[in-house]
Amino acid sequence: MSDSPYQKREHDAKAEVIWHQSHLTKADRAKAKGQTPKCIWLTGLSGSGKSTLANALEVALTQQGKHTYLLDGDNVRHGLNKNLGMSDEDRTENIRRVSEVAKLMVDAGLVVVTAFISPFRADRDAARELFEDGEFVEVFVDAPLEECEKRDPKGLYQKARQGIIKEFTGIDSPYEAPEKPEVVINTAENDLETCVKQLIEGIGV
Ligand SMILES: Nc1ncnc2c1ncn2[C@@H]1O[C@H](COP(=O)(O)OS(=O)(=O)O)[C@@H](OP(=O)(O)O)[C@H]1O
Ligand SMILES: Nc1ncnc2c1ncn2[C@@H]1O[C@H](COP(=O)(O)OP(=O)(O)O)[C@@H](O)[C@H]1O
Repeated sequence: MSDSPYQKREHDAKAEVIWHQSHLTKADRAKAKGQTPKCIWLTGLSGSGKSTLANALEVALTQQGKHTYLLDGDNVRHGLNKNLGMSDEDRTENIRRVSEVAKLMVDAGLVVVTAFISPFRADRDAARELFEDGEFVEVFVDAPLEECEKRDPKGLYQKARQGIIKEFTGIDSPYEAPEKPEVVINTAENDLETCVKQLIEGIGV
């Protein structure tokens, strides 16, 4: 299989770009912040509750004095990834870039919370590979498609059913549920308050 344009540029650049070792390490930065950096990776269908939970989690962590940052799919797609669509290839590139950004933020000593559908298992596994053991915490925000479609907070499922939006996750684009996530939050069975509590307990930050 031939290289994608992204892979080709990566190969071209690699030959002449040399890694510079910084004077401070991740451990130094983490110590200065008094915390253990982590990447809390939320994955789930559109409308499953990723953004709602990620925001609540970030507020709770900040109240505990943690230094955090939230990376959310909708927002990142307005800036860094605004040239990407919803094809399988673009979703893979979206997750690749976001996971590299999350890695930089973890290197900066932050507790990073990400909220992306991240539908492909291989892409989430590749993201995990960027981190040290225990740094990457995969959270499956679990709600059945019927429930997400009933919620339809942005009216997107309705548009997908009408054929106005193509390649919509769960309708005409696949979602591969995690097989061994560190945490599962069932947002159809539990109310928001319970889910936030379970999430905070589950991630062990
Ligand atoms: N075709 C299609 N399928 C799924 N979602 C769509 C689509 N088109 C637009 N949207 C909106 O984009 C948000 C998903 O972006 P992500 O970056 O999280 O997607 S992915 O991880 O690359 O699959 C997603 O946000 P959430 O609803 O918060 O999940 C939608 O608001
Ligand atoms: N237990 C729950 N946890 C999270 N969201 C919930 C829960 N119960 C109902 N909701 C609602 O479901 C919707 C989820 O939307 P959102 O957080 O934008 O999902 P996503 O980011 O996965 O697309 C919101 O309207 C939220 O109020």
